[in-house]
Amino acid sequence: MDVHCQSLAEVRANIDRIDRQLVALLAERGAFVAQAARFKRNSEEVKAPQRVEQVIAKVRELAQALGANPDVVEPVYRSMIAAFIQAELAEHAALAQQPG
Ligand SMILES: C=C(O[C@@H]1C=C(C(=O)O)C=C[C@H]1O)C(=O)O
Repeated sequence: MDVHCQSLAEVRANIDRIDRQLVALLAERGAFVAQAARFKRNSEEVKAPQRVEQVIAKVRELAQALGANPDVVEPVYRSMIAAFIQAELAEHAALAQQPG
C-alpha cells in the first residue's frame, strides 16, 4: 500500500472506489453461489460447513500473502458466507417449488 493521502476526503474517495469494486465482485460471487443451489439435494448440502472451513482457511492464507489482517478477513468472510447461505437456501427452496 503506497498511496499516502493528503486529506480525509482523499481517503474516503479511495474507500468509495474500492467499495464499488467490492460490490461488483459480491454480485458476481452471489450469482455463482445461487447456481450452487441447483446441484444440492437438501439444506444441509446448501450449508456445506466443511466447504465453509476450507474457504476460511484459504482466505486466511491469502490474507497473509497479500498483506491483509487474517483476523479481520476471517470474520468478514464468515459474515458474508452466512448471508450467501441464506440467499442460497431461498434459491434452493424456490427451485424445489418448480415442476419437473
Ligand atoms: C457456494 C456454496 O454454498 C455455500 C456458500 C459458500 C460460500 O459462499 O463460499 C460455501 C459453502 C456453502 O455454505 C458451496 O457449497 O460451494
